[in-house]
Amino acid sequence: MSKIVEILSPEEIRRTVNRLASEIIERAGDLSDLVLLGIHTRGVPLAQRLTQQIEILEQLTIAVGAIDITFFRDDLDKVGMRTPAKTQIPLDLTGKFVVLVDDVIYSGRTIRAALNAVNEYGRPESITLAVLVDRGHRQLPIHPNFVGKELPTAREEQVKVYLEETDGQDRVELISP
Ligand SMILES: O=P(O)(O)OC[C@H]1O[C@H](OP(=O)(O)OP(=O)(O)O)[C@H](O)[C@@H]1O
Ligand SMILES: O=c1cc[nH]c(=O)[nH]1
Repeated sequence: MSKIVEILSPEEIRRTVNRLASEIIERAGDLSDLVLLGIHTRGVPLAQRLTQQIEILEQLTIAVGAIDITFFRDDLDKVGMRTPAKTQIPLDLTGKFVVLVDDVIYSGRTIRAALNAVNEYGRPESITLAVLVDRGHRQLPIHPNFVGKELPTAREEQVKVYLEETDGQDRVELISP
């Protein structure tokens, strides 16, 4: 039977998102050029939460969008085609400070695909990466700039993120076989 351990509680997720929002503000250039792009599935609500918190702290409207990386995966043949969710990029990204947002980073292949997807919407001034959980085991030279939780894991383990918007609850768990 597999073992399940809670890694982040709802309160810890709330505090982590707030901290990440503050870090993004601290390191952003001009906040009026900031664009947060959430990666489907759970990166999208996370990007919206971060945006909301940045807007509360800075009293500014921040652009937020969503990316579906399905067509940009390098392993489409292995994972099979999913119905692509709609990519929503609110503006030309040329000259913008783009922050990609995802729930988990593992191999880094999702982010590689997201970089290719973003490329079709202009040439940003910079692209950084915010993740809720970095579980290690990268297969590409990709490193997040903003990390909610560094979580050393074994390859055979799984990190599962639940969010209210997609799953009806906030929780991060580590599942060991
Ligand atoms: O660094 P990687 O090895 O690419 O893994 C990380 C990705 O895996 C999960 O997405 P998944 O493909 O399971 O889709 P989902 O977000 O729709 O659940 C997670 O949400 C990340 O996007
Ligand atoms: O454990 C993992 C690996 C990739 N993506 C996840 O969401 N969890």
